[in-house]
This record gives sequence, C-alpha cells and structure tokens, in this order.
Amino acid sequence: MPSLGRLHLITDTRPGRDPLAVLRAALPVARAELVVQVRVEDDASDREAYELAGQVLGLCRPYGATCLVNDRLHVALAVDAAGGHVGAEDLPVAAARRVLGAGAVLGATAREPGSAAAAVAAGASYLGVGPCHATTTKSGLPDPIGPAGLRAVAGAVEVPVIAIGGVTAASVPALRAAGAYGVAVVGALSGSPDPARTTAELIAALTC
Ligand SMILES: Cc1ncc(COP(=O)(O)OP(=O)(O)O)c(N)n1
Ligand SMILES: Cc1ncsc1CCOP(=O)(O)O
Ligand SMILES: [Mg+2]
Repeated sequence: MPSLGRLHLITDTRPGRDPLAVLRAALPVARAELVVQVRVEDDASDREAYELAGQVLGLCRPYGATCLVNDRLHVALAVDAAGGHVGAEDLPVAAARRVLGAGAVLGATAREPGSAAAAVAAGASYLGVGPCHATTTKSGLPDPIGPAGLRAVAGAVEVPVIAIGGVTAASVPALRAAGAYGVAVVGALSGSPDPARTTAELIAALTC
C-alpha cells in the first residue's frame, strides 16, 4: 500500500461552497501529500456522489493525489477510488474491508483508545480521530478531545492517526506533538479566501 498523504481535504458540498475550486487550488501545492475524501451531504443521491467522485479522481490523478470516498463504499468501488472512510453509523470496519479488498486504503473514525485498537484489528489502515477542536461544520458531535485525547489514541495504535475537527495550520504543531501523522480539514480550506495559500501553510506545518 502506498504511503498515506498527510493533508486530507474533505469536500464541502454545503450550499454556496465550491469543492472543486478548492481542490484545483490545493492540488498544485500539496500534490501527492493530498488525500481528497469525497464527502457529500446525507440527502445527496448516489449519482451525485458518483459524479463528484469521478471529477475528483480525474483532478487528482496527474498530481498523484489519493481519492477516498466517505461512507458510500459502492461509489468508491464504482469510480475505482483508492479506498474509503467509515464511522460509527456506516458499515462496520471488517465489513468495509471485505467490500473494498485487502489492498484498499480504509479509514475509520475513533475517539478513544479501545475503539481505535478494535478498528485497526478489524482492518482499518488509518484512523480519523476527533473532533479534536470545536467545529461548526458538522452538528451533533461529542465534545472535542483536544491534543491530549488524540495522544491517548495515537499511543494505542500503529497506523497513521489523522486529526479532524476544527483543525487549522495554527493547531497542527500541537496535534503533531501529540502523535498525529496528518490532519483532515473541511472549513479551513473551504472557507479560506486563498485556499492555495492555506494549503501551503498546512503543508508547511505538517512536513517541517
Ligand atoms: C479523516 C476522517 N475522520 C473522521 C471522519 C468522520 O466520519 P464519520 O464519523 O463517519 O462521520 P461522517 O463524515 O460520515 O459524517 C471523516 N469523515 N474523515
Ligand atoms: C466530519 C467530521 N467529523 C468530525 S469533525 C468533522 C468535520 C470537520 O470539519 P472542519 O475541518 O471544518 O472542522
Ligand atoms: Mg460516516
């Protein structure tokens, strides 16, 4: 399995957002360090997810960036994405691994060491851990775990830990010090007035 990129850009498909414009700005800066997770709103159709994933894959390919699909693993298979990401309300990790196959990238959400270790034992190749900080991007989330919570998870597993939730370039050093291999962001890039510059700041913080 190729090494995982450190900057995970999760598509923001909320009204008024332009995920492909953000991606076009980020790709030339982050290149193969970029993992794009295609995440659509729950009420989006599979056809919409499929078409967005196909566009994302086409944009990623020349840069060697990785494309994953959130939740909808049949869409990941249909577009030949590198893999997918599942959480507590999605397919169980072991089932997701059977669907995607042994060679796929498979992320799983975790926020404490026990479930993190279980997800890895079931076949997760990386963990999305959070929310690390407060965020308005997704509602109904539990309280942020902060760098200390992330440190507990990172200490319990051998796979890359990707910090998610309210992450900005300014918060990356503390998350890395706590054991994060990389970060996943929605708002930091989608809401940036200059996504190319913000990507450069995130990459600098992740690779220094
Ligand atoms: C890298 C990463 N980490 C966590 C999540 C959250 O997944 P999940 O808990 O299934 O929530 P939804 O994103 O499906 O709403 C993620 N997508 N990516
Ligand atoms: C999907 C998800 N799961 C935990 S936090 C989050 C959203 C992260 O978005 P942002 O980077 O804007 O805080
Ligand atoms: Mg999910």
